[in-house]
Amino acid sequence: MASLQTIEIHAVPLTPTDFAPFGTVLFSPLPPSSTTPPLPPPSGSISANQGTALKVSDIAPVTSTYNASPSGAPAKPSMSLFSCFPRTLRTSNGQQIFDVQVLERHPFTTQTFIPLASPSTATTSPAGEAIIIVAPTLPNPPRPPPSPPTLTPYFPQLQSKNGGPPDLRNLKAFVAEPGMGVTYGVGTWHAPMVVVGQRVDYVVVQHISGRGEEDCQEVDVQGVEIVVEGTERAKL
Ligand SMILES: NC(=O)N[C@@H](O)C(=O)O
Repeated sequence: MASLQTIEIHAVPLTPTDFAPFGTVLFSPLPPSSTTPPLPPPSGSISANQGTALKVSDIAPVTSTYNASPSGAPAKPSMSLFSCFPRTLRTSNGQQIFDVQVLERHPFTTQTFIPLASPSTATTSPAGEAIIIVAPTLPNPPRPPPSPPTLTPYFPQLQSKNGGPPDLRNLKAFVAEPGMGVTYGVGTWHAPMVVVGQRVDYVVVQHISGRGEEDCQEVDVQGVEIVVEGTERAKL
């Protein structure tokens, strides 16, 4: 039971519709049992590779709005690898809890997490799942009085074209099944990736300029508990 100072959020299955305010879900349109490409290709897809593949184009945006950043510094596309190890969950009243400590956002870029195949240990124990934690953005707080001009561009804490701090009361937590990826929309507040069960390796695609807070902004969070246990699988 949550105390008065605590926000308790139950993680729910990740679906494209429920996640739409925050970004895009990446998943295969085909069931694991599918061994030949469906013919004719379902709506929204085409046959490719001499008929041996099904292609769905533009499954998620890859967006940069760095041209609107305070410094105007150019950004480049970046692909990195995040090997995410399982988080320690806390047990309380028989429930598995993840305590959110940090939220972050990339104010001028989408960020996509694409899971690679699970490690071979997944054959002996359940594959890793991700808890995708996101929050809407509150309006910008009032601007502080103007400060004397400096040589470096002024970048007020948590002020951006995409709004202000995260709205913790409307934070959401989603359970991504093994194999599902996500694209966080430009400036979407999210927790650093939370994986449970097994390690999950992700290819991460975004833009970067190398300008600290223009690439990533963080806020510390206290009193937000995510109830992980007992979540159901998504029906896609
Ligand atoms: N989301 C996540 O796990 N991490 C980042 O967004 C990052 O840029 O570090």
